[in-house]
Amino acid sequence: SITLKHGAHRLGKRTDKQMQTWRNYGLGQFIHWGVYAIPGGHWEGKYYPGAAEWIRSWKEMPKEAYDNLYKQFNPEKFNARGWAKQAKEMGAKYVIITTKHHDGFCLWPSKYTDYTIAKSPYKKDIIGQLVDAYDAEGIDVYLYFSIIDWNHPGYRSSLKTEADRKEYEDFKTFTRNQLVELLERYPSTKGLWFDGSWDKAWIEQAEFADELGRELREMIPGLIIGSRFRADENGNRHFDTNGDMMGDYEQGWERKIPETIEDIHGNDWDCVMTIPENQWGYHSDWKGHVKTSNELIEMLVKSVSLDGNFVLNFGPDGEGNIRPEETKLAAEIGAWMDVNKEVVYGCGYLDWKKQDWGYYTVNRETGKKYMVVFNMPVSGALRVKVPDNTRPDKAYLLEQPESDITIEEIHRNEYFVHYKPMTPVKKPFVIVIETTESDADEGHYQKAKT
Ligand SMILES: C[C@@H]1N[C@@H](C(=O)NCc2ccccc2)[C@H](O)[C@@H]1O
Repeated sequence: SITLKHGAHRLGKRTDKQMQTWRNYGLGQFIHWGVYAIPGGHWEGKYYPGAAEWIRSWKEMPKEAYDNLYKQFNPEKFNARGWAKQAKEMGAKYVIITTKHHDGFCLWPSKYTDYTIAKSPYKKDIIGQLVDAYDAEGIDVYLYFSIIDWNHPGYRSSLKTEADRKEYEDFKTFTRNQLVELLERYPSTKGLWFDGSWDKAWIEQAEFADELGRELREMIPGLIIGSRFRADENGNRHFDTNGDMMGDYEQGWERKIPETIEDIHGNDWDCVMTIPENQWGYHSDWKGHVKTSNELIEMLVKSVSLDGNFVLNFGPDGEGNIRPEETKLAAEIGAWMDVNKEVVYGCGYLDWKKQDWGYYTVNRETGKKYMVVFNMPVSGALRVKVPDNTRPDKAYLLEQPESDITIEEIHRNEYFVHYKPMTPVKKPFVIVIETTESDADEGHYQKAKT
């Protein structure tokens, strides 16, 4: 590997308490809210086919019209306590809230621009209310911040002229000032979730961004910042020139989930996920497939089974309501979590061979092993392959600890866990499997000599 001044500053996972807490969250909530919720994916009767929070970039949206929408922003139904309560009931352990999206509108009364909530009819600090409400529910707060800022005069996606560079210096100072301001105003913040950092102009700022990250981490010791924040001096993002991840966890899994444990390269990671295909901000007319709670629960469990966190996005409307579809899904996920949360919280990857019926998770403290079943085989026989010197002794339903499920040895290190549900299975369910580490006697199952 080569020497880098602005590459990864740490190899391997962070082992401090704050990061261990992050690693054990399992489930998070993303909130995308801003003036884009007012048009909600439509303008003058026309339907916007893109992501609602990008509507300003739509050729049919006059920029001046969009940039004056904040003068109508007055979400009378906004109730931060209600949002935080719903997130608690869903089982979210942390929340990531958009402070400023690509359009540059600030949901907090920033003193570095007039394009903020303070200048809207609503006036009050939305970020402050949300931080207090989620803190009160015991849900850790992380702040989303977009480097892209279409409202700031100094913002550039690329630096072509000396004039660009001069303007961009003001933008860099403004960006730094806003981030320092956010951490000063909301010191209970546990981390920053950066977005909009793919522009060439920002990628050239390796030294500035590295120094800014250092300054922010000094303000809040243990602050957690992901891999999407900065590039190294060769323009490499997420992973530096040596292939080492920059930041505390990988932020590449946007609307996608790794397939195997090899895909995560030993790093912490989060998957941020939309309920429709690709809408983060409020769009009044979702098109295409809207994910069911079974799908979302599978994504959550798959993420945990591969040592990641799953962060589900909510896009409140222009009045401050969380839409009925999201409320229903939050309740269905919460009902499942009420019964099964122990397979998520504090759990991670178990190095047993993945089977078709679903996913294994293991509690990192206790070693308790879970089979989370999504696909019941017609035989009722759930195949389990164990490592050498491991013998499964007992299996029972998490929901009915007195249930004694038969385990049949079928090959060396291979078993069937026989389970025939009494009633039709409608939701994923969990079998706890207990093992003994033993020197397996070959018994009936000898490896063939070939
Ligand atoms: C978390 C999401 N990230 C923002 C985003 O723009 N993502 C990736 C993307 C980048 C370039 C064109 C389309 C989409 C979305 O607007 C959400 O905030």
